[in-house]
Amino acid sequence: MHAEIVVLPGDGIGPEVTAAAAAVLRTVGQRYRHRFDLHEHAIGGAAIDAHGDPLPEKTLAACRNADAVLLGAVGGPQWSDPQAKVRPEQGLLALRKALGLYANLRPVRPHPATLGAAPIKPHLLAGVDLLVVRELTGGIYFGDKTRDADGASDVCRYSVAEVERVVRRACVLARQRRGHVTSVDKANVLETSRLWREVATRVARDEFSDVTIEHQLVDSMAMHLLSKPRAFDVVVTENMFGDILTDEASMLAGSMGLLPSASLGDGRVGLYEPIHGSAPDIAGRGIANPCGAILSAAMLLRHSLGLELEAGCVERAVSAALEDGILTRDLAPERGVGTVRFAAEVIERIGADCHVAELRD
Ligand SMILES: NC(=O)C1=CN([C@@H]2O[C@H](COP(=O)(O)OP(=O)(O)OC[C@H]3O[C@@H](n4cnc5c(N)ncnc54)[C@H](O)[C@@H]3O)[C@@H](O)[C@H]2O)C=CC1
Ligand SMILES: CC(C)CC(=O)C(=O)O
Ligand SMILES: [Mg+2]
Repeated sequence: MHAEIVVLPGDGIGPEVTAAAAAVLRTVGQRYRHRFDLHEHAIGGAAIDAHGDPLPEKTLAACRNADAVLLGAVGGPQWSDPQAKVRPEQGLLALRKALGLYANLRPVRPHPATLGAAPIKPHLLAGVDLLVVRELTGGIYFGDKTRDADGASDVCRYSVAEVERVVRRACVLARQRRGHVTSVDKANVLETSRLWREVATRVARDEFSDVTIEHQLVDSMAMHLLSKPRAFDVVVTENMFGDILTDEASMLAGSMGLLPSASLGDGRVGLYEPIHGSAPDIAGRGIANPCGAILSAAMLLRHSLGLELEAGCVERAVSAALEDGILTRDLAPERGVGTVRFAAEVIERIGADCHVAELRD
C-alpha cells in the first residue's frame, strides 16, 4: 500500500522519540513492501520559533491531506512565560480540534519485563489490560478563559452530542474486548459530570445491551486504578480526568515513556502520539524511552492504514526486546540503553516471527 504520513516531532524529547518511531515505520514499509512517504512539519515551540505560530497553516494543511499523523510532544520552559501570548500546547489542542479527534485511546497493558519498575506490587499488575477512552476536544481545555486583576476562570462545557459520541466509541471498543465500561466523572459536584453520567447511562442502556456500564467518581477512581487495576476493561472519561488518570496509569506499566495513544474522530485522519510530554529534564541526552512513540506507530498501522498484521509485528518486536532485557534508563537506571539503541533492537526483531509471504497469504 501507499501511505502519506505526516511526522510532527515537536519539542524536547519529541524529535528523539519520533525519529525512533519513524525508523520503525520505514522498516515495516521495506520488509512488507509498502510505500510509506514520511514528511516532517513544525508544531509547538519549534513552530513558534520558526513561524511565530504553534500550528502553522502549512502544518495543518499537510495533516488534513495525510493518511495519518505521528506526533512527538510539545512544550518546554522556554515557551512557558506566564505572559506569553502563544504557547506550544495551543498548537496541539488546535490540531486535535481541527481534525475532529474526539476519542483518545490510551491502552495500558503492563509488560512482565517492566513490572519491576512499577511502584506497585507485582501481584496486582499481572493480567492488567485496560483501555482509557479520553474525550479529547471538549471540556475545560477548550472552554473560554478569562483573567482579570482579581482572578481567572476556565469554563468547562460539554454538549449532549459530545458525550454521546465518545461513550458510543467506548462501548463499541468494549464489545471487541471484555464488554465492560467504567464511566468516570465527578457527578457529586459538577453539572457537566451529571450530564455525562445521564448520557452515558442512556447510551449504554439503549444502544449496547451487551455491554455493562458502571460509574465511578474520579477521586476514588484514582485510588482504584492503583489498588485493583485488573477490575477495569474500558474506562471512558472527560478530557482533563482522562489526561490525569492516564499519567497515573503509566505507573502500572512502569514509566511515562511506555504508553501510546491514538486520537480518532469520524473523519479520515488519525493522530498518534505517546502520552508523555516533552520531558525537558531529559531532552537532548538520547535517553528517552521511545516505546510509547513506537507503539503509537503500531496503532497508526492498525487504525489508519488497516495493517493489523504489521501492527502486531511491531508490538511483538517491542515485547521481544523488553523480554530480552533491553530496557531504557527510566526502567533500568544503572544499565539502561539509549533511545537509538532501543529502536535498533526493536527494528532487528521486526518480522522475526512474521515474514512477508505469511503476511500476504
Ligand atoms: N502531548 C504533549 O505534547 C504533552 C506536552 N506536555 C508538555 O511537556 C512539558 C513537560 O511536562 P511534564 O509535566 O514534565 O511532563 P512529561 O510527560 O514531559 O514528563 C514527566 C516525567 O516523565 C519523564 N518522561 C516522560 N516521557 C519520558 C520518556 N519517553 N522516557 C523517559 N522518561 C520520560 C520525564 O523525564 C519527567 O520526569 C510541558 O511543557 C507540558 O505542557 C505535557 C504532556 C503532554
Ligand atoms: C495539550 C497537552 C499538553 C495536554 C496533555 O497533557 C495530553 O494531551 O496528554
Ligand atoms: Mg497529558
